[in-house]
Amino acid sequence: MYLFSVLLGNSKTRTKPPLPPGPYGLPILGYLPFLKHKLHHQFTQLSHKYGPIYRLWLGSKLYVVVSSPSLIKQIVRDHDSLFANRDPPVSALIATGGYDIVWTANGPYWRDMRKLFVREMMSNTNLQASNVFRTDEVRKLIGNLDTKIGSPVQIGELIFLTELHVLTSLLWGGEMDPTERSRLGVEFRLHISKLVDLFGKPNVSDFFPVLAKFDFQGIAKETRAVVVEVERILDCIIDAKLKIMAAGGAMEGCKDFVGILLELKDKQLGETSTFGLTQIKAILMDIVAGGSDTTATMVEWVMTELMHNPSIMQKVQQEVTNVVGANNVVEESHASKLHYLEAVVKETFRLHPPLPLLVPRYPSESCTIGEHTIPKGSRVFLNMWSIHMDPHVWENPLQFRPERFLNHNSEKFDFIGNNVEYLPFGSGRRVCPGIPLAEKMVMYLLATLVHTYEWGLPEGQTIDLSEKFGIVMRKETPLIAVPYHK
Ligand code: HEM
Repeated sequence: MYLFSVLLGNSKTRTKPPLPPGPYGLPILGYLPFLKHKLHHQFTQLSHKYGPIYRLWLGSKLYVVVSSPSLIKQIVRDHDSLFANRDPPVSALIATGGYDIVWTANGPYWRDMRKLFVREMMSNTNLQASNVFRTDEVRKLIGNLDTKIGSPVQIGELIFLTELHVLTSLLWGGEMDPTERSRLGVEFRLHISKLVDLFGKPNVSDFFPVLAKFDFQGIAKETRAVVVEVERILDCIIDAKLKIMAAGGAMEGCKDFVGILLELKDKQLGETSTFGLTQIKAILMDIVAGGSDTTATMVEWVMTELMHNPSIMQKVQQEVTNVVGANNVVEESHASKLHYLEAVVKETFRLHPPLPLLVPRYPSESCTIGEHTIPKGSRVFLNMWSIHMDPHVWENPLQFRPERFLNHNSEKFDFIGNNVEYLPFGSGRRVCPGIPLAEKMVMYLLATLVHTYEWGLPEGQTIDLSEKFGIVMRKETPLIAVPYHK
């Protein structure tokens, strides 16, 4: 009888593939005490020992780390829907209440909100109409830098504020009083950076959910305090917006997201939930947090690499001058002709992927990947950093060589996740929906910075290329550079 069922392939007698291999840890704590600061480096080293898929027990939770293109393809393509879930850290759950886009599980609410964001904010029509905001903010940045010629400036901070203003103009329109907007922007920056840090901070409550009520590290308390501040700012903005809407004001041709969300307010979503201010604030927080730090970090990394490689900087400057003209101002529309700059940006995204482990996935069912079972409910890290550094995938991966993205390779490695060897924005259903805006802003800002100024380092300083691991991988030390007139 047994032989019969084996021959017929009876599923009841077929054993499941084993769990992935992995290092042993301590009782109860698992591998937690052995985690190091640069998790992406450590995860890559462990993959050399345990293979491209391995497991780690961290506290009471099982983590699976995947670091080969073929296995990642199985996750983000073949089993995309199953892995399109998230398991938000306690801090993200407190901040968003489970009503945002980044951290919400795959379900009708997430799908509706993501669709709304992509259709209303990231459509070609809306992005074209909102070009005016971006131009305005980039010109203001230049106005600001013109007053700082010969003095050190912190590039990431300036770009963060510019991106924040672009995002907030897109979200709630450009009608706010500029002084008030600037003041709120500076405050907002502090709170949003803090939130992003809190989302990425290892938290005992996440590893041992039964201990969450004790909040040993005070992360939940700190998150609640930041959220109060963020909500205060969002309340001011929503109130101002409601007044403008009541007076019949809106930007022609360019919809702002808060207006659209407020129109949805009080509508029934599904059978039980209503779309209200809580949901609106969660989504706004999400977009500002997801869009500002990432863009600023990337522009800072590209400028760092350019200053570290003066011959590449010269080539970029030459290209921008040829396309734009020495005495003209860069426009967003020039970007499509700046192929070398685009290759430089892509190479920087490869060497310094802003989210080295993407955002962890959470399978809704147990699933076989390669020859191993990934159990339902485990957290899955896709270690893109290790693939971007893999000598089997990239020739001399540690070298900064933009040429690898030129010619036909420019299309081969896109941002939308078609090629699993290169995923700076993720792939599949959860791929970053902000790509069209991120791409425009990164190119426009960089072309403007290198076309308008020569850049130097403050006396006695050298370029530091070290990374600081976090959910967004910033530079260990911020880039301080000095702009000079050309
Ligand atoms: C250089 C800039 C950016 C980078 C590198 C980046 C990268 C990413 C990555 C890696 C993910 C996770 C993908 C995955 O899980 O597979 C993501 C998700 C997301 N990003 Fe971006 N992003 C950038 C800019 C933006 C901008 C400008 C916005 C909004 C205006 C945005 C909004 C979002 C949102 C809402 C999600 C969550 C999507 C979901 O879970 O369904 N991002 N981003």
